[in-house]
Amino acid sequence: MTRSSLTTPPPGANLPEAQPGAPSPGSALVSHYDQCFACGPAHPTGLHLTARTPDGATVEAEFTVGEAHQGAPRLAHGGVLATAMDEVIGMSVYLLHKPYVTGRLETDYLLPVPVGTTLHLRAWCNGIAGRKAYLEAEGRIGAPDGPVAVRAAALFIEVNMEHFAKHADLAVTAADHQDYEVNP
Ligand SMILES: CCCCC/C=C\C/C=C\C/C=C\C/C=C\CCCC(=O)SCCNC(=O)CCNC(=O)[C@H](O)C(C)(C)COP(=O)(O)OP(=O)(O)OC[C@H]1O[C@@H](n2cnc3c(N)ncnc32)[C@H](O)[C@@H]1OP(=O)(O)O
Repeated sequence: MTRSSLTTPPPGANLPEAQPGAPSPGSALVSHYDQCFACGPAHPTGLHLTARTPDGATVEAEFTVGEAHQGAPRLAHGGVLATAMDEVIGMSVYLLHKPYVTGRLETDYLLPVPVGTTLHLRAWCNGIAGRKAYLEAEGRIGAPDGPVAVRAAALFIEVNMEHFAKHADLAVTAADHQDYEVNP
């Protein structure tokens, strides 16, 4: 992965520890919002990405590239692939058990991804320093050990629920995430 210093953990960053109440190994990670373009089951043309944590530390997910996801004819749009990487990395928030948002996302495109392909995604955290979480993901074609088509590195920033009160619909967010403290 070609990554900048902004998505590289600094010296002294710590690997995340298992959080009480976070999803246990083998758990499905459910959609955080029905209408999310990446994971919402109710989105008409979304990626309908489904995810789980095999080990309580990493996230695995799949999505199948559809007609609505094209850029070049019959190929996935790069922005759609970046969405998938953002989402599988974002699902790590469940494991960190705190609200985070994407601050920076860097993406390497290694192979074209044709319509009909199932992309197998995996994300993990390389370190946490203060409010900053340094995460990485890869997307493989056709199988969990298939050829790598996309890699991403991200900087996520911890926020409080006021972030969503100020910028989003807190009622919907809170209803979907009752295990988070809404009024810290
Ligand atoms: C979307 C989820 C909603 C639900 C959430 C609720 C519960 C969560 C539960 C489950 C969620 C599960 C799955 C979610 C899955 C996928 C979602 C994908 C994630 C997204 O799709 S999310 C949307 C896109 N995302 C944004 O909408 C962010 C817009 N943005 C801002 O809201 C602010 O910009 C913010 C908050 C990022 C920072 O603002 P701030 O005022 O709090 O803090 P500040 O600016 O001081 O930054 C603190 C330190 O981070 C450094 N820093 C900041 N940004 C940087 C950058 N870009 N590059 C390098 N360094 C950066 C600074 O340099 C400083 O560093 P230092 O401390 O060293 O000086």
